[in-house]
Amino acid sequence: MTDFSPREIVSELDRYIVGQADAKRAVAIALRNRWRRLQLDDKLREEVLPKNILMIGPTGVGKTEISRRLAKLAGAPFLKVEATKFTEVGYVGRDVEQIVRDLVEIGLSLTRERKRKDVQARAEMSAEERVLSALVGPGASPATRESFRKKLRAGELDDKEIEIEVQAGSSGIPMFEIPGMPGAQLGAVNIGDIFGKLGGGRTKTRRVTVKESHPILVNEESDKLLDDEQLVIEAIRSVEQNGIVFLDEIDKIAGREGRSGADVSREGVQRDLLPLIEGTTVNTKHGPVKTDHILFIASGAFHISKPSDLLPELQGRLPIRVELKALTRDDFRRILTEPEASLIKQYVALMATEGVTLEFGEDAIDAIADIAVAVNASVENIGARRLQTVMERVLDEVSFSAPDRNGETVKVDAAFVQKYIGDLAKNTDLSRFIL
Ligand SMILES: Nc1ncnc2c1ncn2[C@@H]1O[C@H](COP(=O)(O)OP(=O)(O)OP(=O)(O)O)[C@@H](O)[C@H]1O
Repeated sequence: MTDFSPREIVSELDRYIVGQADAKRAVAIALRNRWRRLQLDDKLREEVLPKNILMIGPTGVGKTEISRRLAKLAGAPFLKVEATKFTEVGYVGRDVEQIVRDLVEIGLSLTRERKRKDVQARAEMSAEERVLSALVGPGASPATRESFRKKLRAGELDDKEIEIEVQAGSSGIPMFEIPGMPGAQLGAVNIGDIFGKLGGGRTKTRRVTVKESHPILVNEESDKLLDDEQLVIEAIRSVEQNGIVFLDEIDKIAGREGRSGADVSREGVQRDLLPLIEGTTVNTKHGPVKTDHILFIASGAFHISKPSDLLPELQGRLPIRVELKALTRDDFRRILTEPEASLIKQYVALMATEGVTLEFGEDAIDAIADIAVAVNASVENIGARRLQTVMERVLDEVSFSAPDRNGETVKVDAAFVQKYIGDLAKNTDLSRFIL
């Protein structure tokens, strides 16, 4: 949980996402409200429910990206699901609860990562002992061990191969989930745990270099130091208090009963989602999880349906509406250059690994943005995702030949962009396949 103010949250998001000020503002307030809620006394705290958000806007304009970055900033478990997934054949009402189960798994790995850091120093020491035992064998004298320790710490043994005994992953017993009976997986997992414990956990021998062994052994040693029960408790708490679920394509399940069969099933999905958003308790294999305070961010283009086509109860649960605008040519220019890991920065860094220096002129950026706008208009508007296909095409030749061009500087200007893409962009039929 972060104690950033809304203004600080927005400026953090600005580092990665161009424009969309309203959406950034809305999520910043939502995050701050969680912090505020935690400052309240217990009684009042239970009363304060999150104000969920409905993001309305075309595809590829940053809806998911804003939500994902927000979650990262808050260290919150985050899950993206397509609402339409639940309209597929074979769908059973309670499948929506899987959302919460998946979120718990994500919460668990986040919490484990965080807690591993707490025990890192001790884990590093134990890992070092294990590497030394693998290097010198159990019978070696203390003096030999110490001299190897010195070399090890100096990095002199990094490339030496050793054999280490590692946990063979899960207990080896597959988990079954009986379709339509999500609770049924409980039994299988418990049996797995029992066998795992009886057998004392299976191990296998792996041959790795000293360097490769480091993260493996440190993770294993930290896991030994972690208290599993405490881990689960904290993970569930973080899901309940901080979890964020991004429900994409909610517009595709908008529609009310009384029309065709498809509408009925869409309404059914809304009805199934409703309890999750209103607050219910879902049984997971790690224990019950309350969904009352999970933040839901629903999103959709709403080209055909309108938010008012959603069930009234669902509309009421998504009180904050923000509209994201289609991206302009100027936005594309900024997306190419400004964000922390913008596409151009990524390509420059990737080519640098081959010793090739990429230099982008302003005119090249203009040309790429122009092409992205033109292809979005003539083929299909996929928003900023178009920049990726265009950039890949522009740099295809350099990417391929880079290993033979060590030491070269490649200047990418408007003429360069035209050369590799000019005709393609003009031909709508061709760009349908390539761009
Ligand atoms: N405003 C923006 N600033 C920077 N990058 C952006 C912006 N909008 C989109 N992108 C980039 O485009 C890609 C797609 O964006 P995103 O996943 O957020 O789309 P979306 O609006 O959620 O669409 P959909 O509903 O189809 O998933 C991402 O890689 C993202 O980084």
